Amino acid sequence: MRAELRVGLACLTELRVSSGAGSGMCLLLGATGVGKTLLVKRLQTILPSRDGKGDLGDPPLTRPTVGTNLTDIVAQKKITIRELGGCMGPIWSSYYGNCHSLLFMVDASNPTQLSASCVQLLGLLSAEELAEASVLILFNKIDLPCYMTIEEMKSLIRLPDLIACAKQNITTVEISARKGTGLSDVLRWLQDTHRTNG
Ligand SMILES: Nc1nc2c(ncn2[C@@H]2O[C@H](COP(=O)(O)OP(=O)(O)OP(=O)(O)O)[C@@H](O)[C@H]2O)c(=O)[nH]1
Ligand SMILES: [Mg+2]
Repeated sequence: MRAELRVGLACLTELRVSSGAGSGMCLLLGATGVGKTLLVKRLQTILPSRDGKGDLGDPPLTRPTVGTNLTDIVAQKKITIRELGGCMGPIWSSYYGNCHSLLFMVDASNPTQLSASCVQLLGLLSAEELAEASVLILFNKIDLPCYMTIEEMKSLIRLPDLIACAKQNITTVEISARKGTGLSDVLRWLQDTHRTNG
């Protein structure tokens, strides 16, 4: 076996072993570049009371997440957010266990990615291990212009039907991790969900 392949497999094994890290676990998933890392960085810095209205300043630089990022958010209680890079899609399912909530992010400025995101979402909603998880679908990058409205995108992927049929409790929110819009709603959802759940 080639050395690089051995190292790669060792990393995957280690990631799988560390995947069941206690209660209060929230999984953050979505395609590459939708804005997951920036969201986590922003959540760490905003105060719940700011209501997303203050100037958050220039967004910090992010790099594609190759692997997983664990971040603790202390909002009344500790919630651990595990972001998995979009490029980790083939092994996302290794992390479904022990997850109390799921943040699924969609790039609202990029309708061409929508069908791929919809397929990912359907896979998540049908996973047995995620049947009990509360789900928040985040339409991110609403600060950018787009030829399609979010209502049109929801309708295109038949989101109302998905929500009606899914086992999970599903909520949606429109945000801009860049500008800070809607981030207080995300924090509030995390607090409410993990108050009863984790
Ligand atoms: N305009 C705008 N840009 C954003 C927003 N959120 C994230 N970005 C930018 O989108 C790019 C990708 O963001 P990341 O947070 O690295 O994306 P990611 O989902 O973590 O990507 P992977 O780790 O590769 O899966 C960065 O340049 C961000 O600054 C947003 O709300 N508005
Ligand atoms: Mg990332």
